[in-house]
Amino acid sequence: MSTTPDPAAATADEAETEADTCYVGPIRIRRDQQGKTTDRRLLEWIDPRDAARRSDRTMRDSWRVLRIQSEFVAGFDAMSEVAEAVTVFGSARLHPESPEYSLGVRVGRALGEAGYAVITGGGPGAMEAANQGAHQAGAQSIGLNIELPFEQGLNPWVDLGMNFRYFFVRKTMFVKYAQAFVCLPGGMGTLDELFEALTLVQTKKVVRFPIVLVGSDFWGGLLDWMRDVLAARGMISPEDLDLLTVVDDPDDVVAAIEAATP
Ligand SMILES: C/C(=C\CNc1ncnc2c1ncn2[C@@H]1O[C@H](COP(=O)(O)O)[C@@H](O)[C@H]1O)CO
Repeated sequence: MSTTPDPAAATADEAETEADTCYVGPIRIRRDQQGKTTDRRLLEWIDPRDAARRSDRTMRDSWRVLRIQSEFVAGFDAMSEVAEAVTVFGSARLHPESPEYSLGVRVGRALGEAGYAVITGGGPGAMEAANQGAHQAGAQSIGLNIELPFEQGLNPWVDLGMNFRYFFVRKTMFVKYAQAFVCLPGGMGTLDELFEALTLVQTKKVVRFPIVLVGSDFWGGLLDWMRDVLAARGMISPEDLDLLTVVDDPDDVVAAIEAATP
């Protein structure tokens, strides 16, 4: 049996590889990677029994560190001039006609009028609402967007915006440049952001950091569960509940933040 490579077969292989490949600028992307976000490629499970893919992953991840580093640098640069600021989280799915959306606009406006820049995830729904309020108040309206599997621009009320590829880099910016978090009603993303903030405060990674939940009808059930289940079963301390302030009025959002400001 001949061991000489068959040139025709090699050409066919190359053709197949090229067909499976596209280029974005200088970056070559296999077709099966297209539509995958950077975060997804970072977190993707590789079968540890596949030695070739494991070694490929090692090489890619080493270079990835430089991209992560550059995203931190770009974020720090973009945010370096931000003065007093509050990060507002909330549902990406709020309809502009909904009462929660108009509450979000009023919260953004109240924060802006009180002199705070407003930082959001830069997307639609509650983020857009808070950015709108801040912009209309003449305050700095900041949107820190995230690369998603579908195309999404920054909402039109963002004055200073940035698109992040890595969730954890973006999350660092939300905390680092804000002195408080405000949560409007929201789903998984909002709950993730809320509980990350709570964990940072509980473990004293950040101090004097008020977390304000807007909408007692929306958040009341969660607080009841935290008290009746988490605290009652010793999973959190009863004092941990004091880390959260629930309000309904946008002016009370500002008051809660100011009460915690030294
Ligand atoms: C699902 C839709 C849009 C998604 N676009 C987002 N853009 C920016 N930031 C987002 C987006 N989705 C979630 N986030 C972050 O999580 C929070 C909202 O998540 P929830 O699950 O909707 O509560 C928000 O604070 C963002 O930081 C619809 O078009």
